[in-house]
Amino acid sequence: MVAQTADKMRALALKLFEINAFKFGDFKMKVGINSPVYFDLRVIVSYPDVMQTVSDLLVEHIKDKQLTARHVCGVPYTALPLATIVSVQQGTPMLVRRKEAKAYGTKKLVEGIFNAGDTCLIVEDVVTSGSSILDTVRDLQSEGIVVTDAVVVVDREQGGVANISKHGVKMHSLFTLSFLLNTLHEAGRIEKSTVDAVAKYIAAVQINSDGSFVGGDKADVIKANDLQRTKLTYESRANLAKSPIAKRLFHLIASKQTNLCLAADLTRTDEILDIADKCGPFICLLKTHVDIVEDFSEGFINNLKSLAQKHNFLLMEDRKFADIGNTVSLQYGKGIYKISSWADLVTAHTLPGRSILQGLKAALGEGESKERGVFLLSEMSASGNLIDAKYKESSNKIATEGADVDFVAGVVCQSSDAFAFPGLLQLTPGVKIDESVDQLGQQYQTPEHVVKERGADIGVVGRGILKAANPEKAAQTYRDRLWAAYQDRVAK
Ligand SMILES: O=c1ccn([C@@H]2O[C@H](COP(=O)(O)O)[C@@H](O)[C@H]2O)c(=O)[nH]1
Repeated sequence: MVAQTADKMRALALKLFEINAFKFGDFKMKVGINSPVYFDLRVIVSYPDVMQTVSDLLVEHIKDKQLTARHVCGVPYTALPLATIVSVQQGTPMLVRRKEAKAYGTKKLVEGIFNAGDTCLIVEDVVTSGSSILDTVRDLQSEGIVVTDAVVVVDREQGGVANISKHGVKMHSLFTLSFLLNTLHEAGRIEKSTVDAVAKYIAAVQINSDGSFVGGDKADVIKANDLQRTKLTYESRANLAKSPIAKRLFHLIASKQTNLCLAADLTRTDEILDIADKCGPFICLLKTHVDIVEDFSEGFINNLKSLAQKHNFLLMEDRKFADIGNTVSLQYGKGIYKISSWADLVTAHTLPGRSILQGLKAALGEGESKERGVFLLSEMSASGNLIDAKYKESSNKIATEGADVDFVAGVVCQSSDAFAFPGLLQLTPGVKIDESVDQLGQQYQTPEHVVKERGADIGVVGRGILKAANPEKAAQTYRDRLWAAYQDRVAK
Protein backbone atom coordinates (compact mmCIF):
# COMPACT_ATOMS: atom_id res chain seq x y z
CA MET A 1 0.00 0.00 0.00
CA VAL A 2 1.58 3.36 -0.96
CA ALA A 3 1.92 5.87 1.90
CA GLN A 4 -0.69 8.26 0.50
CA THR A 5 -3.29 5.53 0.15
CA ALA A 6 -2.45 4.23 3.64
CA ASP A 7 -3.06 7.71 5.11
CA LYS A 8 -6.33 7.98 3.20
CA MET A 9 -7.38 4.54 4.50
CA ARG A 10 -6.60 5.45 8.11
CA ALA A 11 -8.46 8.77 7.83
CA LEU A 12 -11.44 6.95 6.31
CA ALA A 13 -11.40 4.34 9.10
CA LEU A 14 -11.64 7.11 11.72
CA LYS A 15 -14.35 8.90 9.78
CA LEU A 16 -16.42 5.71 9.45
CA PHE A 17 -16.22 5.26 13.23
CA GLU A 18 -17.15 8.90 13.81
CA ILE A 19 -20.29 8.68 11.66
CA ASN A 20 -21.37 5.43 13.33
CA ALA A 21 -20.80 3.25 10.27
CA PHE A 22 -19.50 0.80 12.85
CA LYS A 23 -19.68 0.61 16.61
CA PHE A 24 -18.78 -1.60 19.53
CA GLY A 25 -21.12 -3.21 22.06
CA ASP A 26 -23.45 -6.18 21.99
CA PHE A 27 -25.46 -6.45 18.79
CA LYS A 28 -27.81 -9.11 17.46
CA MET A 29 -26.61 -10.46 14.10
CA LYS A 30 -28.45 -12.00 11.13
CA VAL A 31 -26.87 -15.37 12.03
CA GLY A 32 -28.74 -15.35 15.36
CA ILE A 33 -26.00 -14.55 17.88
CA ASN A 34 -24.65 -11.33 19.31
CA SER A 35 -21.49 -9.59 18.15
CA PRO A 36 -19.22 -7.03 19.88
CA VAL A 37 -18.91 -5.04 16.67
CA TYR A 38 -21.60 -3.91 14.28
CA PHE A 39 -21.28 -2.37 10.83
CA ASP A 40 -23.97 -0.25 9.25
CA LEU A 41 -22.55 1.15 6.04
CA ARG A 42 -26.04 2.25 4.98
CA VAL A 43 -25.30 5.54 6.75
CA ILE A 44 -22.59 6.56 4.29
CA VAL A 45 -25.12 7.67 1.66
CA SER A 46 -25.77 10.64 3.96
CA TYR A 47 -22.11 11.71 3.72
CA PRO A 48 -21.22 12.48 0.08
CA ASP A 49 -17.55 13.08 1.01
CA VAL A 50 -17.37 9.59 2.53
CA MET A 51 -19.11 8.07 -0.52
CA GLN A 52 -16.55 9.79 -2.71
CA THR A 53 -13.57 8.52 -0.69
CA VAL A 54 -14.89 4.96 -0.44
CA SER A 55 -15.61 4.74 -4.15
CA ASP A 56 -12.25 6.36 -5.07
CA LEU A 57 -10.47 3.75 -2.96
CA LEU A 58 -12.53 0.94 -4.50
CA VAL A 59 -11.62 2.12 -8.00
CA GLU A 60 -7.91 2.32 -7.02
CA HIS A 61 -8.14 -1.16 -5.51
CA ILE A 62 -9.75 -2.59 -8.64
CA LYS A 63 -6.95 -1.05 -10.73
CA ASP A 64 -4.18 -2.33 -8.41
CA LYS A 65 -5.58 -5.85 -8.48
CA GLN A 66 -6.06 -5.63 -12.26
CA LEU A 67 -9.69 -6.70 -12.04
CA THR A 68 -10.85 -6.20 -15.60
CA ALA A 69 -14.40 -7.56 -15.65
CA ARG A 70 -16.84 -6.47 -18.37
CA HIS A 71 -19.52 -5.44 -15.79
CA VAL A 72 -19.87 -4.48 -12.14
CA CYS A 73 -22.77 -5.59 -9.95
CA GLY A 74 -23.52 -4.44 -6.40
CA VAL A 75 -24.96 -6.82 -3.81
CA PRO A 76 -28.38 -5.37 -2.94
CA TYR A 77 -29.01 -2.99 -1.27
CA THR A 78 -26.23 -1.12 0.57
CA ALA A 79 -23.59 -1.72 -2.09
CA LEU A 80 -25.81 -0.54 -4.97
CA PRO A 81 -24.86 3.16 -4.78
CA LEU A 82 -21.18 2.20 -4.42
CA ALA A 83 -21.35 -0.06 -7.48
CA THR A 84 -23.07 2.76 -9.38
CA ILE A 85 -20.27 5.23 -8.66
CA VAL A 86 -17.60 2.65 -9.52
CA SER A 87 -19.40 1.92 -12.79
CA VAL A 88 -19.57 5.62 -13.70
CA GLN A 89 -16.00 6.41 -12.62
CA GLN A 90 -14.53 3.49 -14.55
CA GLY A 91 -16.92 3.56 -17.47
CA THR A 92 -17.79 -0.08 -16.73
CA PRO A 93 -21.40 -1.08 -17.51
CA MET A 94 -23.42 -2.06 -14.47
CA LEU A 95 -25.74 -4.98 -13.86
CA VAL A 96 -28.49 -4.86 -11.24
CA ARG A 97 -29.48 -8.07 -9.48
CA ARG A 98 -33.08 -8.09 -8.30
CA LYS A 99 -33.71 -9.64 -4.90
CA GLU A 100 -37.01 -11.01 -6.19
CA ALA A 101 -37.84 -11.67 -9.85
CA LYS A 102 -40.57 -9.39 -11.23
CA ALA A 103 -44.01 -11.07 -11.22
CA TYR A 104 -44.82 -9.55 -14.64
CA GLY A 105 -43.06 -8.56 -17.88
CA THR A 106 -39.60 -10.06 -18.42
CA LYS A 107 -39.41 -11.73 -14.95
CA LYS A 108 -35.68 -11.04 -15.09
CA LEU A 109 -33.40 -11.53 -12.08
CA VAL A 110 -30.59 -9.50 -13.62
CA GLU A 111 -31.20 -6.12 -15.24
CA GLY A 112 -28.82 -4.57 -17.78
CA ILE A 113 -27.42 -5.54 -21.16
CA PHE A 114 -25.16 -8.58 -21.16
CA ASN A 115 -24.25 -11.72 -23.06
CA ALA A 116 -23.73 -15.20 -21.67
CA GLY A 117 -20.00 -15.57 -20.99
CA ASP A 118 -19.56 -11.93 -19.94
CA THR A 119 -17.50 -11.36 -16.80
CA CYS A 120 -18.75 -9.41 -13.80
CA LEU A 121 -17.06 -7.99 -10.71
CA ILE A 122 -19.13 -8.04 -7.50
CA VAL A 123 -19.16 -4.98 -5.21
CA GLU A 124 -20.18 -5.51 -1.56
CA ASP A 125 -20.10 -3.36 1.58
CA VAL A 126 -19.52 -5.75 4.52
CA VAL A 127 -18.77 -9.47 4.44
CA THR A 128 -19.36 -11.81 7.37
CA SER A 129 -19.86 -15.35 6.01
CA GLY A 130 -20.00 -14.30 2.35
CA SER A 131 -23.53 -15.72 1.91
CA SER A 132 -24.92 -12.49 0.42
CA ILE A 133 -22.16 -12.40 -2.20
CA LEU A 134 -22.88 -16.03 -3.03
CA ASP A 135 -26.60 -15.30 -3.51
CA THR A 136 -25.70 -12.65 -6.09
CA VAL A 137 -23.09 -14.91 -7.74
CA ARG A 138 -25.70 -17.66 -8.13
CA ASP A 139 -28.19 -15.39 -9.86
CA LEU A 140 -25.55 -13.99 -12.20
CA GLN A 141 -24.29 -17.49 -13.00
CA SER A 142 -27.82 -18.64 -13.75
CA GLU A 143 -27.77 -16.05 -16.58
CA GLY A 144 -24.45 -17.43 -17.87
CA ILE A 145 -22.36 -14.59 -16.42
CA VAL A 146 -18.87 -15.46 -15.17
CA VAL A 147 -17.88 -14.23 -11.70
CA THR A 148 -14.34 -14.67 -10.41
CA ASP A 149 -13.78 -11.68 -8.11
CA ALA A 150 -15.51 -9.50 -5.52
CA VAL A 151 -14.34 -6.18 -4.07
CA VAL A 152 -15.64 -5.39 -0.61
CA VAL A 153 -15.29 -2.46 1.73
CA VAL A 154 -14.99 -4.43 4.99
CA ASP A 155 -14.10 -8.04 5.64
CA ARG A 156 -15.18 -9.00 9.18
CA GLU A 157 -12.73 -11.93 8.93
CA GLN A 158 -15.29 -14.50 9.98
CA GLY A 159 -14.86 -16.99 7.16
CA GLY A 160 -16.09 -15.02 4.15
CA VAL A 161 -12.84 -15.32 2.14
CA ALA A 162 -12.76 -19.13 2.43
CA ASN A 163 -16.50 -19.58 1.87
CA ILE A 164 -16.63 -17.65 -1.38
CA SER A 165 -13.35 -19.08 -2.66
CA LYS A 166 -14.97 -22.55 -2.51
CA HIS A 167 -17.26 -21.21 -5.24
CA GLY A 168 -14.37 -19.92 -7.35
CA VAL A 169 -14.68 -16.27 -6.26
CA LYS A 170 -11.73 -14.34 -4.84
CA MET A 171 -12.40 -11.60 -2.31
CA HIS A 172 -10.43 -8.33 -2.32
CA SER A 173 -11.19 -6.15 0.70
CA LEU A 174 -10.31 -2.52 1.33
CA PHE A 175 -10.43 -2.98 5.09
CA THR A 176 -10.11 -5.97 7.34
CA LEU A 177 -11.64 -5.76 10.80
CA SER A 178 -8.11 -6.12 12.27
CA PHE A 179 -6.92 -3.05 10.33
CA LEU A 180 -9.88 -1.01 11.59
CA LEU A 181 -9.31 -2.10 15.19
CA ASN A 182 -5.60 -1.29 15.10
CA THR A 183 -6.17 2.07 13.43
CA LEU A 184 -8.75 3.12 16.04
CA HIS A 185 -6.53 1.92 18.86
CA GLU A 186 -3.44 3.73 17.52
CA ALA A 187 -5.52 6.92 17.22
CA GLY A 188 -6.66 6.53 20.86
CA ARG A 189 -10.32 6.05 19.91
CA ILE A 190 -10.71 2.61 21.49
CA GLU A 191 -8.96 0.78 24.30
CA LYS A 192 -6.76 -2.27 24.02
CA SER A 193 -9.45 -4.22 25.92
CA THR A 194 -11.93 -3.45 23.10
CA VAL A 195 -9.45 -4.66 20.47
CA ASP A 196 -8.86 -7.84 22.48
CA ALA A 197 -12.57 -8.47 23.07
CA VAL A 198 -13.36 -8.21 19.35
CA ALA A 199 -10.32 -10.30 18.37
CA LYS A 200 -11.34 -13.02 20.85
CA TYR A 201 -14.87 -13.05 19.45
CA ILE A 202 -13.70 -13.20 15.82
CA ALA A 203 -11.33 -16.07 16.61
CA ALA A 204 -14.17 -17.98 18.31
CA VAL A 205 -16.92 -17.20 15.82
CA GLN A 206 -16.11 -18.41 12.33
CA ILE A 207 -19.16 -18.91 10.18
CA ASN A 208 -19.91 -21.27 7.29
CA SER A 209 -21.73 -19.94 4.24
CA ASP A 210 -24.95 -21.73 5.36
CA GLY A 211 -24.87 -19.75 8.64
CA SER A 212 -23.66 -22.63 10.85
CA PHE A 213 -20.68 -22.09 13.15
CA VAL A 214 -17.31 -23.65 12.44
CA GLY A 215 -16.53 -26.23 15.16
CA GLY A 216 -18.74 -24.86 17.89
CA ASP A 217 -22.24 -24.78 19.19
CA LYS A 218 -24.14 -21.57 19.68
CA ALA A 219 -23.85 -21.58 23.50
CA ASP A 220 -20.01 -21.38 23.36
CA VAL A 221 -20.14 -18.74 20.71
CA ILE A 222 -22.46 -16.49 22.71
CA LYS A 223 -20.00 -16.49 25.61
CA ALA A 224 -17.35 -15.03 23.30
CA ASN A 225 -18.64 -11.43 23.54
CA ASP A 226 -16.81 -9.53 26.29
CA LEU A 227 -18.21 -6.20 25.13
CA GLN A 228 -21.63 -6.62 26.72
CA ARG A 229 -22.14 -3.26 28.34
CA THR A 230 -22.89 -4.65 31.79
CA LYS A 231 -19.50 -6.41 31.84
CA LEU A 232 -17.53 -3.22 31.11
CA THR A 233 -16.17 -0.62 33.53
CA TYR A 234 -17.33 2.98 33.43
CA GLU A 235 -13.79 4.05 32.40
CA SER A 236 -13.73 1.84 29.32
CA ARG A 237 -17.26 2.86 28.33
CA ALA A 238 -16.30 6.55 28.48
CA ASN A 239 -14.11 5.88 25.47
CA LEU A 240 -16.97 4.45 23.46
CA ALA A 241 -19.45 7.24 24.23
CA LYS A 242 -20.47 9.46 21.32
CA SER A 243 -21.94 12.19 23.52
CA PRO A 244 -19.35 14.50 25.17
CA ILE A 245 -21.51 14.91 28.28
CA ALA A 246 -21.91 11.12 28.59
CA LYS A 247 -18.09 10.81 28.45
CA ARG A 248 -17.87 13.41 31.21
CA LEU A 249 -20.45 11.59 33.33
CA PHE A 250 -18.74 8.20 32.88
CA HIS A 251 -15.45 9.75 34.08
CA LEU A 252 -17.15 11.55 36.96
CA ILE A 253 -18.82 8.32 38.15
CA ALA A 254 -15.54 6.40 37.92
CA SER A 255 -13.40 8.98 39.70
CA LYS A 256 -15.95 9.87 42.41
CA GLN A 257 -16.98 6.21 42.76
CA THR A 258 -20.68 6.87 42.87
CA ASN A 259 -23.48 5.77 40.59
CA LEU A 260 -26.22 7.36 42.68
CA CYS A 261 -28.61 9.99 41.32
CA LEU A 262 -30.63 11.89 43.90
CA ALA A 263 -34.17 12.78 42.82
CA ALA A 264 -34.58 16.07 44.73
CA ASP A 265 -38.38 16.10 44.47
CA LEU A 266 -38.93 18.93 46.96
CA THR A 267 -41.06 22.01 46.49
CA ARG A 268 -38.99 24.70 48.23
CA THR A 269 -35.64 26.00 47.02
CA ASP A 270 -34.06 26.09 50.50
CA GLU A 271 -34.94 22.40 50.99
CA ILE A 272 -33.42 21.46 47.63
CA LEU A 273 -30.23 23.42 48.27
CA ASP A 274 -29.93 21.93 51.76
CA ILE A 275 -30.32 18.33 50.56
CA ALA A 276 -27.96 18.98 47.61
CA ASP A 277 -25.26 20.23 49.99
CA LYS A 278 -25.72 17.33 52.42
CA CYS A 279 -25.90 14.56 49.81
CA GLY A 280 -23.57 16.20 47.25
CA PRO A 281 -20.48 14.17 48.25
CA PHE A 282 -22.30 10.89 47.52
CA ILE A 283 -23.98 11.56 44.17
CA CYS A 284 -23.00 11.81 40.52
CA LEU A 285 -26.24 13.44 39.44
CA LEU A 286 -28.89 15.64 41.06
CA LYS A 287 -32.26 15.34 39.37
CA THR A 288 -34.90 18.06 39.63
CA HIS A 289 -38.52 18.61 38.63
CA VAL A 290 -38.26 22.37 38.46
CA ASP A 291 -41.98 22.85 37.80
CA ILE A 292 -42.83 21.65 41.34
CA VAL A 293 -40.70 24.40 42.93
CA GLU A 294 -42.89 27.08 44.53
CA ASP A 295 -40.30 29.85 45.01
CA PHE A 296 -38.16 29.45 41.86
CA SER A 297 -35.65 32.22 41.12
CA GLU A 298 -32.50 32.76 39.11
CA GLY A 299 -30.62 32.97 42.43
CA PHE A 300 -31.71 29.42 43.22
CA ILE A 301 -30.19 28.16 39.98
CA ASN A 302 -26.94 30.02 40.67
CA ASN A 303 -26.75 28.44 44.13
CA LEU A 304 -27.52 25.01 42.74
CA LYS A 305 -24.80 25.38 40.10
CA SER A 306 -22.31 26.39 42.83
CA LEU A 307 -23.16 23.27 44.81
CA ALA A 308 -22.79 21.13 41.69
CA GLN A 309 -19.32 22.58 41.26
CA LYS A 310 -18.42 22.29 44.95
CA HIS A 311 -19.38 18.60 45.18
CA ASN A 312 -18.69 17.62 41.57
CA PHE A 313 -22.07 16.38 40.34
CA LEU A 314 -24.13 17.12 37.22
CA LEU A 315 -27.62 18.61 37.08
CA MET A 316 -30.47 16.81 35.34
CA GLU A 317 -33.91 18.37 34.83
CA ASP A 318 -36.36 15.49 34.56
CA ARG A 319 -38.69 17.47 32.29
CA LYS A 320 -39.74 14.47 30.18
CA PHE A 321 -40.24 16.57 27.04
CA ALA A 322 -42.79 15.00 24.70
CA ASP A 323 -44.13 17.61 22.26
CA ILE A 324 -43.42 18.58 18.65
CA GLY A 325 -39.92 19.91 17.91
CA ASN A 326 -40.86 23.59 17.88
CA THR A 327 -42.69 23.46 21.24
CA VAL A 328 -39.94 21.37 22.84
CA SER A 329 -37.35 23.88 21.67
CA LEU A 330 -39.30 26.70 23.38
CA GLN A 331 -39.93 24.67 26.54
CA TYR A 332 -36.22 23.85 26.81
CA GLY A 333 -34.77 27.28 26.09
CA LYS A 334 -37.43 29.84 27.09
CA GLY A 335 -40.02 30.52 29.80
CA ILE A 336 -39.17 31.30 33.39
CA TYR A 337 -36.97 28.23 33.88
CA LYS A 338 -34.65 28.55 30.85
CA ILE A 339 -33.71 24.90 31.41
CA SER A 340 -31.11 24.76 28.64
CA SER A 341 -29.07 27.48 30.38
CA TRP A 342 -28.35 25.42 33.51
CA ALA A 343 -29.32 21.72 33.23
CA ASP A 344 -26.40 19.61 31.98
CA LEU A 345 -28.92 16.89 31.15
CA VAL A 346 -32.65 16.60 30.54
CA THR A 347 -35.04 13.72 29.95
CA ALA A 348 -37.38 13.30 26.98
CA HIS A 349 -39.97 10.81 25.77
CA THR A 350 -39.40 9.20 22.37
CA LEU A 351 -43.13 9.37 21.59
CA PRO A 352 -42.79 12.21 19.03
CA GLY A 353 -39.99 10.31 17.23
CA ARG A 354 -36.60 11.68 16.21
CA SER A 355 -37.86 15.27 16.09
CA ILE A 356 -37.59 15.35 19.87
CA LEU A 357 -33.78 15.45 19.48
CA GLN A 358 -33.88 18.07 16.74
CA GLY A 359 -36.26 20.21 18.83
CA LEU A 360 -33.99 20.12 21.87
CA LYS A 361 -30.86 20.85 19.85
CA ALA A 362 -32.59 23.79 18.16
CA ALA A 363 -32.76 25.59 21.52
CA LEU A 364 -28.98 25.50 21.87
CA GLY A 365 -26.46 27.89 20.39
CA GLU A 366 -23.47 27.00 18.23
CA GLY A 367 -21.17 24.59 20.11
CA GLU A 368 -23.50 24.53 23.17
CA SER A 369 -24.90 21.09 22.38
CA LYS A 370 -21.52 19.56 23.25
CA GLU A 371 -22.08 20.57 26.89
CA ARG A 372 -25.64 19.31 27.05
CA GLY A 373 -27.34 15.96 26.58
CA VAL A 374 -30.56 14.04 26.88
CA PHE A 375 -31.66 10.77 28.45
CA LEU A 376 -34.46 9.21 26.39
CA LEU A 377 -37.22 7.31 28.19
CA SER A 378 -37.71 3.85 26.77
CA GLU A 379 -39.44 2.29 29.79
CA MET A 380 -41.15 3.57 32.94
CA SER A 381 -41.26 2.33 36.50
CA ALA A 382 -44.97 3.14 36.89
CA SER A 383 -47.19 0.05 37.09
CA GLY A 384 -49.59 -0.29 34.16
CA ASN A 385 -47.60 2.01 31.87
CA LEU A 386 -48.36 1.59 28.15
CA ILE A 387 -44.83 1.03 26.84
CA ASP A 388 -44.43 -2.23 24.90
CA ALA A 389 -41.55 -4.11 23.27
CA LYS A 390 -41.98 -2.35 19.91
CA TYR A 391 -41.87 1.10 21.53
CA LYS A 392 -38.74 0.06 23.42
CA GLU A 393 -37.06 -1.12 20.22
CA SER A 394 -37.95 2.10 18.38
CA SER A 395 -36.61 4.15 21.30
CA ASN A 396 -33.35 2.21 21.09
CA LYS A 397 -33.09 3.10 17.39
CA ILE A 398 -33.63 6.81 18.11
CA ALA A 399 -30.96 6.66 20.84
CA THR A 400 -28.36 4.86 18.74
CA GLU A 401 -28.90 5.67 15.06
CA GLY A 402 -28.93 8.89 13.07
CA ALA A 403 -27.24 12.27 13.00
CA ASP A 404 -28.18 13.37 16.54
CA VAL A 405 -26.82 10.46 18.57
CA ASP A 406 -23.99 12.64 19.90
CA PHE A 407 -26.69 14.48 21.88
CA VAL A 408 -27.99 11.31 23.56
CA ALA A 409 -26.21 10.54 26.82
CA GLY A 410 -28.34 7.63 27.93
CA VAL A 411 -31.65 5.88 28.32
CA VAL A 412 -34.11 5.90 31.23
CA CYS A 413 -35.29 2.32 31.49
CA GLN A 414 -35.90 -0.65 33.74
CA SER A 415 -34.07 -3.48 31.96
CA SER A 416 -30.69 -4.25 30.41
CA ASP A 417 -32.22 -5.31 27.09
CA ALA A 418 -33.55 -1.78 26.38
CA PHE A 419 -30.31 -0.96 24.53
CA ALA A 420 -26.90 -2.57 23.93
CA PHE A 421 -24.55 0.27 23.05
CA PRO A 422 -22.02 0.60 25.94
CA GLY A 423 -21.40 4.28 25.19
CA LEU A 424 -24.84 5.12 26.62
CA LEU A 425 -25.75 5.16 30.32
CA GLN A 426 -28.77 3.35 31.76
CA LEU A 427 -30.58 5.50 34.33
CA THR A 428 -33.02 3.49 36.42
CA PRO A 429 -35.55 5.08 38.80
CA GLY A 430 -37.67 3.16 41.28
CA VAL A 431 -34.88 2.25 43.75
CA LYS A 432 -35.42 1.65 47.48
CA ILE A 433 -33.84 -0.54 50.14
CA ASP A 434 -37.08 -2.55 50.37
CA GLU A 435 -38.85 -3.77 47.25
CA SER A 436 -42.33 -2.23 47.43
CA VAL A 437 -44.90 -0.04 45.66
CA ASP A 438 -46.23 3.37 46.68
CA GLN A 439 -49.94 4.31 46.63
CA LEU A 440 -49.62 5.95 43.19
CA GLY A 441 -48.16 3.12 41.14
CA GLN A 442 -44.41 3.59 41.66
CA GLN A 443 -42.63 0.20 41.78
CA TYR A 444 -39.38 -0.16 43.74
CA GLN A 445 -36.47 -2.58 43.45
CA THR A 446 -33.38 -2.86 45.65
CA PRO A 447 -30.06 -1.21 44.62
CA GLU A 448 -28.50 -4.66 44.01
CA HIS A 449 -31.42 -5.81 41.86
CA VAL A 450 -31.46 -2.76 39.57
CA VAL A 451 -27.69 -2.87 38.98
CA LYS A 452 -27.05 -6.61 38.77
CA GLU A 453 -30.29 -7.95 37.32
CA ARG A 454 -31.67 -4.96 35.44
CA GLY A 455 -28.49 -3.39 34.06
CA ALA A 456 -28.72 0.04 35.74
CA ASP A 457 -25.60 2.18 35.44
CA ILE A 458 -27.07 4.90 37.63
CA GLY A 459 -29.74 4.25 40.25
CA VAL A 460 -32.23 7.06 40.96
CA VAL A 461 -33.33 7.42 44.57
CA GLY A 462 -35.86 10.01 45.69
CA ARG A 463 -38.02 9.34 48.72
CA GLY A 464 -35.68 6.60 49.94
CA ILE A 465 -33.31 9.45 50.83
CA LEU A 466 -35.61 12.45 51.16
CA LYS A 467 -37.87 10.81 53.74
CA ALA A 468 -35.08 9.10 55.70
CA ALA A 469 -34.49 10.24 59.30
CA ASN A 470 -30.93 11.10 58.25
CA PRO A 471 -30.86 11.83 54.49
CA GLU A 472 -27.09 12.29 54.43
CA LYS A 473 -26.52 8.85 55.96
CA ALA A 474 -29.15 7.33 53.67
CA ALA A 475 -27.42 8.82 50.61
CA GLN A 476 -24.15 7.27 51.79
CA THR A 477 -25.83 3.86 52.23
CA TYR A 478 -27.43 4.00 48.75
CA ARG A 479 -24.12 5.12 47.24
CA ASP A 480 -22.27 2.23 48.95
CA ARG A 481 -24.80 -0.39 47.91
CA LEU A 482 -25.16 0.79 44.31
CA TRP A 483 -21.38 1.03 43.92
CA ALA A 484 -20.72 -2.39 45.46
CA ALA A 485 -23.34 -3.91 43.14
CA TYR A 486 -21.59 -2.35 40.13
CA GLN A 487 -18.23 -3.70 41.30
CA ASP A 488 -19.72 -7.20 41.66
CA ARG A 489 -21.26 -6.91 38.21
CA VAL A 490 -18.01 -6.13 36.40
CA ALA A 491 -15.96 -8.59 38.49
CA LYS A 492 -18.10 -11.58 37.39
O1 LIG B 1 -39.91 5.68 34.90
C1 LIG B 1 -39.65 6.63 35.66
C2 LIG B 1 -39.08 7.81 35.22
C3 LIG B 1 -38.77 8.78 36.14
N1 LIG B 1 -39.02 8.62 37.43
C4 LIG B 1 -38.63 9.73 38.36
O2 LIG B 1 -37.67 9.22 39.30
C5 LIG B 1 -37.94 9.72 40.60
C6 LIG B 1 -38.25 8.57 41.55
O3 LIG B 1 -38.51 9.06 42.86
P1 LIG B 1 -38.81 8.09 44.11
O4 LIG B 1 -39.17 9.01 45.20
O5 LIG B 1 -37.55 7.34 44.36
O6 LIG B 1 -39.97 7.20 43.73
C7 LIG B 1 -39.07 10.72 40.45
O7 LIG B 1 -38.49 11.99 40.28
C8 LIG B 1 -39.77 10.30 39.17
O8 LIG B 1 -40.35 11.40 38.50
C9 LIG B 1 -39.59 7.47 37.88
O9 LIG B 1 -39.83 7.25 39.09
N2 LIG B 1 -39.90 6.49 36.98
